[in-house]
Formats: sequence, structure tokens, C-alpha cells
Amino acid sequence: MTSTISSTSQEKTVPAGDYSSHFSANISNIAAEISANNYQRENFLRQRLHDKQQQQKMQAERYIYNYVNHQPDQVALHSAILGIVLALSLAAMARLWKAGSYFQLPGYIASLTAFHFLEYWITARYNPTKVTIDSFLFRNGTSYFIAHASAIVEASIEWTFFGDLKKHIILPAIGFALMVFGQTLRSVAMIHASSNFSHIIVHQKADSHQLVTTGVYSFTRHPSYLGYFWWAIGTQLFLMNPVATVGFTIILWRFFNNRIRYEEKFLTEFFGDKYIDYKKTTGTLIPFIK
Ligand SMILES: C[S@@+](CC[C@H](N)C(=O)[O-])C[C@H]1O[C@@H](n2cnc3c(N)ncnc32)[C@H](O)[C@@H]1O
Repeated sequence: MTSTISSTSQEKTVPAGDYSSHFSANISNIAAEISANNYQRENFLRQRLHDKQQQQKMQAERYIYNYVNHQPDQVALHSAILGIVLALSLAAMARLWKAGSYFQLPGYIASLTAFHFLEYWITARYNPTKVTIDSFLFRNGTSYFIAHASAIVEASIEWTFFGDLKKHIILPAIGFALMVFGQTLRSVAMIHASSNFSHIIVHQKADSHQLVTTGVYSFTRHPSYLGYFWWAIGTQLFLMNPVATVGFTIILWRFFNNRIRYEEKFLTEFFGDKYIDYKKTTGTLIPFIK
């Protein structure tokens, strides 16, 4: 005689008289299944806990990274100071212009302020993964500080002792045109290159780094350097500073000559023939730098 007994998943036919061994086999299967399920569930919960902890750790690390690198309190402070200096220098410029006096000095300070603000703002807006407090470019080294301080000292001394010589209009007008051209070119280059731009020369190629050869990069390989070069010389012509005009030109030319060579070593490593071809067809437009 046979009997049909329902097991967990399918019906099985077992011989009569063999029920007890069949049940005990089934019970141990169910027990094994429960313990396997518990094990799976425990593992699942452990994994969830681990994921959650990892997530929290990552959030904490991101928070610390953001705080250390972006320093929102410092960004607010820097921006407020830049805004105040810009407003005061524009007001002083307008007053001196009206009085027929040397308006260029506050004008120079206004353009310096606008430059530092734009460096940060454009990075934050168009290249947000690279923005840090250093994007203001305030920590540009002692020589940078000395150069601008000397320009202010020269302008003040010359205005005090040879004021009449500073009353020409042509040189400041040329200087102003160069400042506008240089600042615009630099800002447009930073916007166009977006995430491919970085204030620091990169030594390792990121997967996302692409060679930019379009827009302003189609007529000069280094538009942001070209822009800065003419902006800075323009500021000294605007101030009618003969010594600083010559000094800035020599120092900046040497600086960009070295920097371009160094930067292009890495760009050639990153992009190979593509960069070599780009170099053949597009110059720098900085005088005497091929
Ligand atoms: C301060 S940016 C200057 C960019 C460029 N030299 C200019 O004057 O516009 C320096 C970084 O830009 C990157 N870079 C320079 N030229 C590039 C190009 N044509 N395409 C993509 N990245 C470029 C370099 O790898 C470097 O890390």
C-alpha cells in the first residue's frame, strides 16, 4: 500500500509504514532551511548595517573634505572683503576722475579685486569639482605679492613727485583696453575648458580629462595665460608705471615660457599625437613663445 504525503514543495509518494523516517527527514530539512534563512537574513542585515556605516563614513569624510577645502566661512569672508574693496575703489576712482586727478590707482585695485573674485566664481560655477578656497588665488606666492605691492609703490611715488607725467590719456587707454581684453580672454578660456581647466598643472591624466582645441583654444594653445599676460601688462600701462611695465613683461614672459614647457610635457604624455598635431597648427600668441 502507498500513501501520498505533501512535502514543502512537491508531492512525494512514500511506502506505507515509512512515515516516521519521512517526517523526521522533513523536519530536519525544514530546520536546515530555517537556519539557512536565518543565516541569510543575518548576513543581509549585517550587509545593510555595513552599507549604512560606510555611507555615514563617506558623508562624514565628504563633509570634512568640503569644510577643509571649501571653507565656507572663509569664502564668505573673502567675498565680503573683495566686494567692499571693489566698491570703495570704484567710488574713489569716480571721485578722482571727476577731480581730474590720478584715478588709475584705485582703478588698478578694482581690477585686481575683480580678477581674484572671477577666479573663484568661474571655478565654482563652471568647474565645481575643483573649487577650493585656493581658487581665489590669494596664496600666489611672495613674488606675486611683491610685484603688485611694488606697482602700487611706484605709482604712488611717481604721482607724488612727477604727477604731471602721469596725466596722459593714450597710455592708460591702451592699458585699459588690454586689461579688458586680457581679463575677458582668461575668463572665457576658463569657462570653455570647464572641468579640463585646473589652477594647478596636473601630473596624472584623469579619465574625464579631454583635450580642448575649440573656441578660444583654436587660436591660441594657452588662452588663459595669454589673457593674464596682457591683462597684467595692461595694468601697468594703465598706471603709467615705466619700471613695473618693463619688470612685469620680463618676469611674466619668463614665468609663462617655463610653465608652458612644463605643462606641455604632461599634455603630450596625456594626449600623444593629438597634442603634437595641435601644437603644430596652433601657436601661443605670447611673443617669442612658439
Ligand atoms: C592653469 S590651466 C591652463 C590651461 C591653458 N594653458 C590655458 O592657458 O588656457 C592648466 C591645466 O590645464 C590643462 N590644459 C592645458 N591646455 C589644455 C587643453 N588644450 N586641453 C585640456 N586641458 C588642458 C593642463 O593639463 C593643466 O593641468
